[in-house]
Order: sequence, then C-alpha cells, then structure tokens
Amino acid sequence: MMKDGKSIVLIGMPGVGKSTIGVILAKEIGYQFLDADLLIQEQEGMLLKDIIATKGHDGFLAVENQVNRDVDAKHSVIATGGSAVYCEEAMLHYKETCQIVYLRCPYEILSKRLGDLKGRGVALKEGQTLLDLYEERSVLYEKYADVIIDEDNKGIEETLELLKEKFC
Ligand SMILES: Nc1ncnc2c1ncn2[C@@H]1O[C@H](COP(=O)(O)OP(=O)(O)O)[C@@H](O)[C@H]1O
Ligand SMILES: O=C(O)C1=C[C@@H](OP(=O)(O)O)[C@@H](O)[C@H](O)C1
Ligand SMILES: [Mg+2]
Repeated sequence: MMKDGKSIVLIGMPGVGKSTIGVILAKEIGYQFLDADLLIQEQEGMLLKDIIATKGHDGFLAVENQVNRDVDAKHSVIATGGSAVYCEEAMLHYKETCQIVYLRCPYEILSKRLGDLKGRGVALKEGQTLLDLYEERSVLYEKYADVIIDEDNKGIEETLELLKEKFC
C-alpha cells in the first residue's frame, strides 16, 4: 500500500482508460476504487447520457462539480469523467487532498479508440468536434496535473506499470 494514503485522482479525455486502468491499479496497490461517473448516476438515478439530455451541458457539469467536490476518500483511486476538469471547485478540492494524474493520450490514437461519442455521453457543446474538445481540455488537464503519464502507443499493462512505478 502507498505510504501517505493520499487518494489518486485520474483525469484525462474520455477513452484514455481512467475507469479501466483505475480499477486494476486500485486492486494492485490495495486501494479502494471509485468511479465518479457511477456516483453521479447513482445520485441522479439516471444514465449520464440522459442527465446530459435532460439537464443540458451546464446542468450536467453542475452535478459533476457537486459530486466530485463531495468525494472524501482516502486510500482510493478515483476515476473522474473527462469533463471533471471544467469543475473548478471539484478540481481545487482534489488538488488540495489528492494526487492528480493526467493520463495523456495523443489525439490520433484517441480518435481511433473512441467510437460513437454520443453513445458515450461526452459533454460536447453545440458544433464542437473531438479535436476542439481535445485542444480546449489539454490545457486544463496539464494545469491541474501533479503527474502526467504519457500513453503514446502503450498498452494497458504498460501504462499500469508506469503508474505503479510512480506510486509504489
Ligand atoms: N492502451 C490502452 N490504454 C487504455 N485503454 C485502452 C487501450 N487500448 C484500448 N483501450 C480501451 O479503451 C477503453 C478505455 O475506456 P475507459 O476505461 O472507459 O476510459 P475512460 O474512463 O478514460 O473514459 C477501454 O475499452 C479499453 O479497453
Ligand atoms: O468527457 C466527457 O465529457 C464525459 C466523459 C464521461 O466519462 P469518461 O471520461 O470516463 O468516459 C462522462 O463523465 C460523461 O459522459 C462526460
Ligand atoms: Mg470512465
């Protein structure tokens, strides 16, 4: 187990593997795992895509901000949703209490990995493309990150090894 018990918060674009890699990392370092997307769905009693459809982009972000801001967990790996980086209050809370890790994946790899964006419930504004979103968010992910892990062409196992090297 890690020494100081600080939780690890994973941030990054949808499809970088925050949820997939986060749960394995938690198991391997003896931490709990929390997925903020699941906390949001549980609280709202709706799927993410339905929350976005009914409350709109800003309404969804308000819920995402509140849920992440209220997370109070030690010894945990926390997978956030890709849009958590727009939630300033939540990000400042994580910055003060946790280690924030940006899983950075090149756009070209990510765009192949992501299929139907709407089906995934990505919080896109009207007329925004995936590239627009990538460029807008990259700055924010870098701003909040304590650690950046570059995925490049790495597989899940290789990225996991890099994370464990940092935190064990
Ligand atoms: N090298 C890789 N690293 C991370 N995920 C990968 C990789 N190659 C393929 N994938 C797939 O990409 C998807 C990542 O999805 P997910 O974990 O839900 O991401 P996020 O939570 O960041 O949106 C999974 O289906 C995973 O199996
Ligand atoms: O990036 C986004 O706009 C979103 C990403 C999703 O989470 P993942 O990053 O885990 O896919 C989820 O929070 C929501 O559908 C919005
Ligand atoms: Mg996820």
